[in-house]
Amino acid sequence: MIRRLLNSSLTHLPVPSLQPPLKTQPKNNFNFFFPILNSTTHNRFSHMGDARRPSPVPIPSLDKADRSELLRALEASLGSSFSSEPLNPNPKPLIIVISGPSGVGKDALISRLRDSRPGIHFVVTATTRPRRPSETDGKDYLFVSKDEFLKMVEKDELLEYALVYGDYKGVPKQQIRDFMAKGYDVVLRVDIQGAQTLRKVLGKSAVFVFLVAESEVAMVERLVDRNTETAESLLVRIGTAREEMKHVKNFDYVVVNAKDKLENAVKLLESIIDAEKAKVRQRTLLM
Ligand SMILES: Nc1ncnc2c1ncn2[C@@H]1O[C@H](COP(=O)(O)OP(=O)(O)OP(=O)(O)O)[C@@H](O)[C@H]1O
Repeated sequence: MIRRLLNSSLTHLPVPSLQPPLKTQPKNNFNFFFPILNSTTHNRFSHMGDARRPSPVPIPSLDKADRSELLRALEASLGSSFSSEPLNPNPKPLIIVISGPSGVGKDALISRLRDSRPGIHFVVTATTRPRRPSETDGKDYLFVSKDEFLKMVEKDELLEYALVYGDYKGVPKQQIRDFMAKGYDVVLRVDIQGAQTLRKVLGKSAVFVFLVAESEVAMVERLVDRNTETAESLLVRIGTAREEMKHVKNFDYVVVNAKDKLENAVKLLESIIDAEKAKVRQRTLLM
């Protein structure tokens, strides 16, 4: 058994594997002798008596031996070879839900994240809202008719959906499954109503991030400057945003997107994702 143990781990060792006591050891690279002492081998051999104990394994002098020689000697001493398998296996794909009041900068944040993180799939939400000139079908949203949308609802193809400011918006399930199966993290951009529904559906299996402006006035200015709303819809959005701020407690993280500091918000969001990926207990998708 000893021979087998030593043979398996010492096959590449250069010279002195076994016997000579320290005093008679000729001058060479090996100036330490360690018995094989790890707990497994100790237990395995302790009942055998001295005659069958493994012989000491020489560890080469640290200043003279090359690294691979040293590693092989350490392996021999420990009775097992060092594994090159990753010590921290690949983290599980993550679902990140980004939400926040209207005009706070969700699209702007996601657009920056898209540039900096190629391993993320940004779920394309289906909507019945008319396309804005700057938007591309299939990239920004899946623009569908009301009939098409209601068919998706009927077939249970949406993870959540809602009527938002008179238009339907919904998250296609299959898209999430497909990308997570390929190892992608998935980002969902939903309004607060959608985030609440997703929390019920996904529970703790997703990370919920609430994006806010630094102040209410900053948020309103941003909405006004965007120049996409009528006076009426502005009033509705601002009123809703005030109510929505109360839901922050249902989220895992708050990210402040301060005026002209979008880059800081992106960095914070990236840190959140990195921290989540480093968690010992990873979230498991319930869907
Ligand atoms: N940190 C920032 N500083 C200044 N302007 C910003 C910042 N972040 C976003 N904006 C601008 O604010 C406006 C609103 O941003 P965006 O459309 O991303 O908001 P949103 O949360 O996606 O809104 P909605 O929910 O209504 O679609 C845009 O014109 C955007 O360029």
